[in-house]
Amino acid sequence: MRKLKSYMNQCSRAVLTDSGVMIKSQHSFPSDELDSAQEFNEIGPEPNPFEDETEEISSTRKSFDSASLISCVTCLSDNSNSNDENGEQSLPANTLIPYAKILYAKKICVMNNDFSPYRDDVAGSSNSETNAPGAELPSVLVEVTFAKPRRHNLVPKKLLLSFGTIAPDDDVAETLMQRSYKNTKREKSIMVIINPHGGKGQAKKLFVSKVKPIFAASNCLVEVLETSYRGHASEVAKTLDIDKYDVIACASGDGIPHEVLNGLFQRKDRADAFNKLAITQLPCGSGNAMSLSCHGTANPTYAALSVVKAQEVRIDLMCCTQSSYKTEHRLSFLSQTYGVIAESDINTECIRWMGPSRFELGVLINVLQRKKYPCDLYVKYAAKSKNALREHYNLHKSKQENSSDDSSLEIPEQQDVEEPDFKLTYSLSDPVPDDWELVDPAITSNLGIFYAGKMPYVAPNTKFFPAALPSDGCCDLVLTDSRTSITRMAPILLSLDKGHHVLQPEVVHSKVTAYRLVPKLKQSIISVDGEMFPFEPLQVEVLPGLCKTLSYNGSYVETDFDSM
Ligand SMILES: Nc1ncnc2c1ncn2[C@@H]1O[C@H](COP(=O)(O)OP(=O)(O)OP(=O)(O)O)[C@@H](O)[C@H]1O
Repeated sequence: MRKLKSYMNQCSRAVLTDSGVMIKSQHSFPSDELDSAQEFNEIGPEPNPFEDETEEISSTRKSFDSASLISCVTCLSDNSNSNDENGEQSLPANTLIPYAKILYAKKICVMNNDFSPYRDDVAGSSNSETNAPGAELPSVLVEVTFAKPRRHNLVPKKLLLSFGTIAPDDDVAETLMQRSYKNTKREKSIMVIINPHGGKGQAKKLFVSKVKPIFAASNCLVEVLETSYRGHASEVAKTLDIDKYDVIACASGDGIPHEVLNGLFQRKDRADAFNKLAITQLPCGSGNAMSLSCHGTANPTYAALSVVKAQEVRIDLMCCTQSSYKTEHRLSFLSQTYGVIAESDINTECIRWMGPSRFELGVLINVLQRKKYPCDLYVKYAAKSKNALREHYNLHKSKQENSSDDSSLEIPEQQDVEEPDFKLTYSLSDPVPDDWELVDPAITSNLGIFYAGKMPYVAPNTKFFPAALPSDGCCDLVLTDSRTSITRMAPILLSLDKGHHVLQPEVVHSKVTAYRLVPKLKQSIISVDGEMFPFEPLQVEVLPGLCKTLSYNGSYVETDFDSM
């Protein structure tokens, strides 16, 4: 009872606004009112599960994270002076909790405006002083749980709020939930696949301490599986009961989403699987490109909020064919690379302890050595020149914005895929089709970087594909010539964080729907989604809109390519 009283004493008056819940003022309950409130408390407040949370683990979040997800930074800053008795900071008047941050709302009880208990059975009775006719309408006490910024992370926090009502049966908690989950399903059923070796072996700890509390506070149904061997996630995806889940969340690097997609791809009911499930990443690995590109963050707490709140979006996948696995094509969601980038990614495994900077070091060494990676490259262009690419980008970007702007739809409809959507148009065993072009051999015989990608961020602060779009039916192709002088290559590499490298005249940047890469070295590396693939000719074809993922704004994170 003491706990209940102290909890109820933290109650604030609040109102719903267009963008969130506005705290109006604190209210203290006299203890006798609390005693009677208890009588009407059908769903009494549970002990706050977040009171005891003290653990903080160092964060990997980059500066742009907060800008992307905190829609009301000042109003939820940690600088408030008022402390409640749990040592938690209470929220001052005029604080706005944006709907984007509200995880859950639950009605506790209905009370009169003087906080005496509201009685339905006496309302309207002329004998009742408490609920006399014409008296003001009652307030509803609602327990609101929201994601509160604490240091570099988000933690769930519960508040007890009283809302004035427009009618005794006004369901404020339900209105609040509807506004907080406007474009997405609430209380999702999530299968979490953890790679315990992901990143620096921190994936499980990150999931338990950072992500799980946010999922729990959002009333998500969560099932957890840890991988025990390479390929395990793929096996799980091949057989899991798709009806049980809305989301597969990979607490890992990019390797587990790659496996999950390929496991689903091998199912007989793959169209149903890709229509039912959204595949997403909780950034717990060393390569977290999917989370950076879709959730706009490498911080697991912000990604968890995005998984709970983000809308489903269809993305294209790329289908790879090589002679080693001719009939069993493999899906790629992120990238394929040969040359400098591939060698830097795979050959620096031995310095994994360095974290993401191991990759940058590898690129630098290879570029300084001016290593070349000759090949033949045949391409089916969607936009060959930089001008054509910009036109393509603007067209598809505005199409996508128009479709996601349709606010009449509570959850925007997604086009389902069918079995024929998985079929390839081109075969590696056929001659190169007539409408494909051979890329200038002057470049390909001196190739430095070959990088084809579908998501804008490949690593933190590395916006390698700033013009990538979720479902424009293309992948972006970036090529460099190893003969480019070091004085020109240095600024190109230094502008990877802004994505300006693609504007440089020395960098080839195109949109393609398919390509065939025929390496001319005896030994080197082809890497697909960060995994080593057979070193042999590779043919790739984009399969439009095959997969559903979660993205907080219904697209990839903003890259500002339009204004470059
Ligand atoms: N239990 C396991 N034991 C060994 N390997 C595993 C296990 N679980 C997953 N793997 C493999 O580990 C690889 C890397 O996984 P993941 O992408 O999650 O981590 P990462 O830290 O980002 O690694 P990378 O830097 O290689 O991308 C995947 O290819 C996956 O098949």
